[in-house]
This record gives sequence, structure tokens and C-alpha cells, in this order.
Amino acid sequence: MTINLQHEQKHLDAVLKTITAEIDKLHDETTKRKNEVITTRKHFWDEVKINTDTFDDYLETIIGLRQEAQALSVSQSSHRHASNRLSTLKRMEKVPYFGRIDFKEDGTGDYERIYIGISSLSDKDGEDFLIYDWRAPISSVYYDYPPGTAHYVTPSGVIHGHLEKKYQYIIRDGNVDAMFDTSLTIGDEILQQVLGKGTNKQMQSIVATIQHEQNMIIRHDQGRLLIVHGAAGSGKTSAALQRIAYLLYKYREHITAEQIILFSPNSMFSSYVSNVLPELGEENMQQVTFQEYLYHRLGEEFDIEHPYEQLEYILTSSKTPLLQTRKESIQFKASTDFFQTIQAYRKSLEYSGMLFLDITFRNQTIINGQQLSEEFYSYDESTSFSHKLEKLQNWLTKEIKAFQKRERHQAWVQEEMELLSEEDYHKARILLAKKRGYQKEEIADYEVEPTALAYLIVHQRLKPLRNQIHLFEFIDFKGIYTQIFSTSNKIEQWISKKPLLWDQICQSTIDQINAHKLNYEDATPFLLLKEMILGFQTNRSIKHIVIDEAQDYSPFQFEFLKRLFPAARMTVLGDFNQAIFTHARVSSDFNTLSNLYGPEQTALIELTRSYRSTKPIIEFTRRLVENGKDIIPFNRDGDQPALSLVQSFDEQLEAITTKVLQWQDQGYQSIAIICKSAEESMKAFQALSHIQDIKLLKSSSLEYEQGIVVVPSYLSKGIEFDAVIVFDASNEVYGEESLRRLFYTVCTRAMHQIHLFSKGKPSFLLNKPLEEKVIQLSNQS
Ligand SMILES: Nc1ncnc2c1ncn2[C@@H]1O[C@H](COP(=O)(O)OP(=O)(O)OP(=O)(O)O)[C@@H](O)[C@H]1O
Repeated sequence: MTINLQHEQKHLDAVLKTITAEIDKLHDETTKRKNEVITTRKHFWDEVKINTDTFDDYLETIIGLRQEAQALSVSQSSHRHASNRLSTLKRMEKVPYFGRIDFKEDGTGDYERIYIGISSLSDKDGEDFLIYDWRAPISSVYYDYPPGTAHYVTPSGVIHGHLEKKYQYIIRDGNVDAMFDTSLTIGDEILQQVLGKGTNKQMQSIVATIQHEQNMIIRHDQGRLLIVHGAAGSGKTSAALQRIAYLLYKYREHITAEQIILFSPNSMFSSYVSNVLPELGEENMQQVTFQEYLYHRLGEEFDIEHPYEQLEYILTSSKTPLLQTRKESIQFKASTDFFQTIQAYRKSLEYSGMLFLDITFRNQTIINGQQLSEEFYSYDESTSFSHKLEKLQNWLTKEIKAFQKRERHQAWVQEEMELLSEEDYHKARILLAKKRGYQKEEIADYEVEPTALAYLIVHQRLKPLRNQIHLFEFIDFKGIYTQIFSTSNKIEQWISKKPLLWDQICQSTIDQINAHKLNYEDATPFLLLKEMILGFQTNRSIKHIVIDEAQDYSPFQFEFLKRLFPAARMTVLGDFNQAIFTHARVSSDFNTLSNLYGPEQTALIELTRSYRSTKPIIEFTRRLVENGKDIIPFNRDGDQPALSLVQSFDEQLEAITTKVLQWQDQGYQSIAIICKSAEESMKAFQALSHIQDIKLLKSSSLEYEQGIVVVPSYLSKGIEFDAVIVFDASNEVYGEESLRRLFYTVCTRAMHQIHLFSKGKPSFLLNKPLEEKVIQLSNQS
């Protein structure tokens, strides 16, 4: 069948008419709903009579309030629903659908034309679907099958049938610009077009061109854990976001956007991906970084190191024994071995080793830590650990009460009583009178007894202490954690393989903690131990967590997240070739992760096709990593990557400036000059400040800025640029094997162009690409 665009245009016009009619209807509806909300808000208090004289009045007031609040919530939700649908329809007005399948269900007569778009649309009688949502069960045929037999899964069973044809459309502003019979075409024209365009400030949805293996990720529906290991640019983040949209559609009765959390690497990345779900007509999920969580939980106790500070230290420090100790320490503290050690240690605390802080008041020790420890271990062995802690808390509360009684006779209390201001005295009088059961009108007759007042003063002063007891702040968590590193401790027996430089690791950990500093590698183990002692503070309302750039997380962090969100399923996406943190440099897969929920609850999907970069760029970058030959480039042509050798800093700056201007002339809008560290980025930025509108991206940057940017390697992770300049790819800068993955991450950020500059001898990491001529040596001075 030849494609008849006129005929297609006619169909589109008819669909657009229905969309326009629905938009008009919804316009009226949203205005009506909005007015309803405004009126309900305005008259909220008119409808409720506040009367608390008797219990019945009070009850009636509460019921009235509740009814009004419910009415308001119903109108608000109808308004939200109508306006969400309205904005989706407005988006559909531009592109109502992007694909079509001609499908015949077994046992039925004709082929049905199924048009697929970002949301479904029925005809005006509401009887037939003009457009099917891309997440509807039947739409999976579009992504999964070439013409021939096909099937799809519905809640009521599997539907088998025959797919005759599959089409893709390019629709712009109500016109069918092009239409492809994708069962005949060899390359994927639409994908070529999409990938050939310039980058956007924000990530775009990929629903029109989702690939079969990506669709498996999006619609995966079994087990607690889905692990996606995929090459750079293979669409992991994209698949993750469309998966969230899919879950919100499929489980719309049970899951809302607030019940899904995306753990992203940094705020800039969060802003970069924040457009995808709204573009698909869904509300955004929650986005957090693991670091934010650590700050939230431990920020008051410690000065916590940021993961990028840790990286910066590793990348910029000169090779000293101190650096070696730190690297060993990071690797050990992220290991499963250390996790098991902590578990064993926590168990042992049931019998000995718990440390408590002295309870002090006005520089006087009321009860010392040793006494607390004796009391704790005096409880019957059969009492559970958490119950023992509760008993200790109760005992302590009683001791404080007794102390309060004794303390009221102290001279300082007398002094405070005498110095009490008129206002404070008045407040104390009211409080005491109320305590003694005086009614409002009788308070004036109440005579304050000095002992009661003294008791009250001590009581007030002890309030912070009581709070600390309530929050179990009398447990010496710092002491308990550092005990692991006190060399005389038996903890060493539990470590299956003592790391090199163990004594130095111990000493530096103790020093840091004593200075109230928490290195990034200590933060999660510390928090985990704390939670194991106190009992986990869990969040059961979260139903799904998605962890992007998961190679950066340690087994500790996964264990932690699993416990923190006991009701959640997890989707984990990563690429070990991009594992840039010291702790993950030795791992190459997610194998250990399958222990998290057990193999039966775990599925692994590998993505090997890479879409971001042109074929010449992928052919270059895949030679940088050991297992790179498995990466399959999407067939998009482009210029070959280039390497320029320069002799001096000035020559480097001049060459970079020329390149940037040349790329700008060619129409590339997002150009990144990627440096190894923040330190190098700052230097480069200052030296290149003559380039108009050049910007520096920092770890504190909240938004991904387009244009010409200077960015440190680790911050460029997860995002992409039209053209990339590697500021200095010399052996001086990238001269170590441990930097291979970082270097690969940097080079894989480029979509269309990449040019590397090397001041002096190029990095040994480039030997293979140079030998195999996948990178061009562009000029040699
Ligand atoms: N099916 C697709 N259709 C259109 N574009 C796609 C598709 N899959 C991936 N892309 C594009 O490829 C680029 C890379 O995708 P994405 O960032 O999701 O990959 P990633 O695997 O998360 O990469 P990295 O690990 O390097 O950060 C993006 O521009 C994305 O839009």
C-alpha cells in the first residue's frame, strides 16, 4: 500500500476537530471548577459554626469543618484533573499521535487501525478510541513487534493477533509532514531525525521512538528489584522516566506521583530531567539526592563531606601516603565485608560495648555513661535490644524526676525565683493554677507556693535534657562507631580481609569523628549503625524508588534504602564503565545487588545499543573501556573525533577558543569544555572568560545551563552536549588506570562532535583509539 498523505491529513483533521471540541468543553469545565474552588474557599468559614461550649457543640464544629474541608478537596481535585487533561489536550493539538499499527485480533474480522499518542482520546460519542495512550496494553505491539504474529498482555489475559503494518508519523502544527512505513524502511528515519537535532535545556520524552529493549524496562512488572545495566547513552535515564509515567498510568488507582522517588546524582541533573513527566501529562515524581538525605539525618551532628568534595580530593591531591590511606578507607567502608562487620558488631552490642554519654546539668554530672551502661546490661538477657533501650530511657526519666525534686532546694533556684520578671511570674502562676485544677475565673485567688515554683523552674530548665532523653541522644553513637576503629577492639576478628593500611585508616577515622567531621565514606555506615541500634525510621508510603547512576552507590546505600522504604519496589540503573567514585572502581557489575531481595525477586536487563552519540564518536569511546566491543552504536554519521596536541597553556586556550567559535558558526548551541576537576575548571573558566557568555558549572549549580559551559568531569555525568571539548587529555592529567572510567564518562557526553586537547603527551588511555585510527590527530606542533 502506498502512503497517501492526503488521506492521512483528512484523518488528522477529523481527530483535531474532536480535540478542539474537547478543549472547548474543558475550558468551560476548568473555569467552572476554578470558580467552585474559589467560592468554597471564600465561604469556608461561613458554613462552619465554631462553638466549643459543650462537648456536643465541639463535636458538631469538628464535623462541620471536616465536611467543608472535604468539599473543598473534592472541588480542588476535580479542578486539578480537568486542568491536567486540558494541558495534555493542548499538547495533543500539536502532535495528536506519532504512530499507528494495523492489527487484527485472532478470531475477529478486520484489521483495526490503532493510532498511538501521549494520551488516549475517544470519539465524541465516547464509543471508539481515536487515539490510544502509548501505555495502553495494545500499544506495546507498536514497540515490540515487526509485522507478523504478535501478542500483548491485558489484565484479563493475553491477546494474540496479526500485525499487518506499522507506521510512524511526523506531525507539525496540525500537518502530516511525513509518514513512514516502518515495516519497510531499513534505518529508523524518525530516530535519526530526533537524535540528529541539537540538545535541549531539558531532557525530552522518547515515547515516539522507544526501542524494544527499552520497552521491556518500561513495562517490567515482576519482582521487587529491576536492575538495568546499560552503556553510556543507551537510554537508561529515558527508560526510567518513561517507566515512571507507565507506572503512574497502569497503577493510577494505587500510586500517585508523590509515592515515587527518583534518586538523582545532583540538583542540576534533577532540573535537567524535570520536564519529561509533565511533557507526558503526568505530575513529577519526588526527586532527591542521597546526600540531601544524609544532611537531613546527620547534618546537625556533623559537618558531612559532600561526595564531590571526596572526589575532588581524590582527583587533585598529590600522591602521598595520606591519599593512599584515604583510597583504601573509601573502598573498605563501601564493601559488603564492612557491612557484614557492622551487622556483627551491632549484634555484639547486645552483650557488651554500648556506650552512653554522661547526663549533665549545669556542669554537674547527674548520671555518668558508665552507670548507664551498667544499668543497660543489668536487664535480663531475654529482653530484646530495643526493649532494653526503652527500659533504660524510662529509668533515666525517673532518675531525672528524682533529681528535679532534689535540685529545687539549690541556691541557684532561689536566685532565679527572686529574679523572675513580673511577666514570667504571671505565666508561672497561671500554669501552676491550671495544674492544680483552678478554673479561669479562680486563678486570681491562687497563691503560688514557693516549693511549687521552685519545682517548676527546675522542670523548665530540665526540658532540653528531657528532650534529649526522649530522642535517645544519651547514646554515644560517635563513640560506638569509633570503637570499630580502636585497634585494641575485637572488631578486627570480624573483618574477613583486613584492608591495607588498617592502622592508618583507624587513626584517621577516629580523628575525623572526634572533630565532628564525617567523611562521605563514613556517613552511610554511621547512619546505618545508628538506625540498627535505634530501630529503623521507615517510610511505608513510598511505593517505588528509582536509582539512576546506581554504580555510584555502595552496597551500604542499597541496604539502607531497602530498609528505609520497606514497601517500595526498586528500579536501579547504571553503568560500571562510568563508575567514577573510588569505592566502585573495582566493581564491574551489579551481581551483589541480587542478594538485596534475593534472585527470585530480581531481574536484570542489559542495554547495549547506544543512541546519544554519532557512530564515529561511539567507535572511539568504546575503545576506551575494556568491554567496549559489546557496545553497539546507533548508525548516525558524523565527524570523526579529533585530538590536538598543544605545547603551552596559551596555545591550548587559543586552539580551544577557535574551536568553540567554529562550532558556534556551525550552529551547535550547547558546547561543553570538560575539565577533570573543579580546580581545573575554575582555571579554565578564568582563562577563557573572553568567550562571550561562557559559564562555569559548579556542584552548587541548581540548573543545567545551556550555551558554552566549563564543567568538571563528575558534574557532566548523566547530561549531554552537542559538542564536547576535553580541556586537557594529556597523560599528565589522565595518566592513571584508575581514571579510565572518568575519562570514558567525559568523552561519552558528546552527541555530535568531540575534540580533545592535550598539553604535551596524550593520555595512555588514548593509545588504542590512536592505533586504530578512530581518533584523528588533527595537528602536531
Ligand atoms: N528510544 C529513543 N528514542 C529517542 N532518543 C533516545 C532513545 N533512547 C535514548 N535516546 C536519547 O539518547 C540520549 C541518551 O539517553 P539517556 O541519557 O537516557 O541515556 P543513559 O543511558 O542514561 O546515558 P548515560 O549513562 O550516559 O547518562 C538522550 O538524548 C535520549 O533522548
